[in-house]
Amino acid sequence: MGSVDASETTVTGWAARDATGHLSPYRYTLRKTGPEDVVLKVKYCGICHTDVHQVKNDLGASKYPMVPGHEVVGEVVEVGPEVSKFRAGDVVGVGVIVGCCRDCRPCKANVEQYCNKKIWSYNDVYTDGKPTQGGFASAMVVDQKFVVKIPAGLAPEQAAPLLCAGVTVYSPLKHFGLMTPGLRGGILGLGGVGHMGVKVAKSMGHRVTVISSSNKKRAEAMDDLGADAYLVSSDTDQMAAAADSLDYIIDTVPAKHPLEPYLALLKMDGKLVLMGVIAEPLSFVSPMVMLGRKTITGSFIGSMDETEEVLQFCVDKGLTSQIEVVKMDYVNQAFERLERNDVRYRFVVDVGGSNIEDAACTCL
Ligand SMILES: NC(=O)C1=CN([C@@H]2O[C@H](COP(=O)(O)OP(=O)(O)OC[C@H]3O[C@@H](n4cnc5c(N)ncnc54)[C@H](OP(=O)(O)O)[C@@H]3O)[C@@H](O)[C@H]2O)C=CC1
Ligand SMILES: O=C/C=C/c1ccc(O)c(O)c1
Ligand SMILES: [Zn+2]
Ligand SMILES: [Zn+2]
Repeated sequence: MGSVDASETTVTGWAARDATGHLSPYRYTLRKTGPEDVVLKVKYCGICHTDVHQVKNDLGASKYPMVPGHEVVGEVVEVGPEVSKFRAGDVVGVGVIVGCCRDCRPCKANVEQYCNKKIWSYNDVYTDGKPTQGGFASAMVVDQKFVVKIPAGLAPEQAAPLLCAGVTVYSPLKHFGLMTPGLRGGILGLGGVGHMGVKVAKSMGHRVTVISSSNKKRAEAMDDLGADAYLVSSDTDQMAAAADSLDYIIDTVPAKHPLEPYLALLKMDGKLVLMGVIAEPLSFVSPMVMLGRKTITGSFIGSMDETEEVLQFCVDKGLTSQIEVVKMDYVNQAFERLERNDVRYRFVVDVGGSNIEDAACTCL
């Protein structure tokens, strides 16, 4: 961490300044540690496609300077006086959400990710009026409710993608009653979220079909990730042969795409679970869902409870994420490669090993 005075700590993050999405060093202050706050020194942070959407203002609501990063693993360096769950030295994780109202129906049901007053870990405003900034930074201050312990047996860099990609696939499988062994699942889009989908679904005993935009990932999907079948979405013969065969599809495509070819793959009562953040309308004709009582639904990350659960699930099942670890000064190339579908399957930035406090900085 950087300089410390009586109240505030100055840190360095890598921020986008505009919708080009280019990240560069940026100095800013963390809030004073509150009674329930945990201060963590960031070790690793994964790069999710949502970070690309956000830095490039794909959703039209981006505020700059923006330090992205919401798959954050760090070491606790300080805790507020009312923090009971953590102490200095613990290895912990932070994901997409750092605040919620604690009073609404989702909050009371412990699905705080659906709180309308949730606070995002970056590109949002905290209760003190300061912008929130994410994990591509030397340190973060986070309320203990939104911090999870990384269990023993999970390497910190391996844990990072579980904090978004991992819980994002685990949560709908659990919520929609899709954990039963023997189910036939489809994973549409084999990227960061999709590859965790294959691994988690296989560990639940499902027969998993990857549906991809190309043949390029076939061997890796079958041999390394353990998928049972592989379809190329543009191959109409393959798609027709697989009609009416899947109980669910986890759709991770991050861009506008037709839904009907995938609805056709579902059995009666099958579910298409939308994950991709797409700011354009998607379309389908109603018989595609009526004739088969199919469901199109969506799901948003997972709760804090589910985040703890998926971490332990991965330890218990011996699951790891497949990652490419890079240093902070490679982050712009990593974002570009992610955008052009050139990563197997998640970049994780070694923030702690990148000496980011020493970088030449612009603006405070
Ligand atoms: N709902 C939620 O809570 C969450 C949502 N997301 C969102 O999910 C989406 C996926 O995230 P992530 O896995 O990190 O992204 P990745 O870029 O890692 O993976 C997306 C995959 O989709 C396929 N794909 C990419 N572009 C296209 C395209 N234009 N048409 C068809 N297929 C395409 C590619 O797989 P292939 O080569 O196999 O075709 C690619 O690997 C993003 O929109 C992200 O914002 C992410 C996390 C949580
Ligand atoms: O990667 C995690 C966040 C996903 C997300 C889902 C939906 C939405 O509108 C977002 O802005 C982000
Ligand atoms: Zn994410
Ligand atoms: Zn709430």
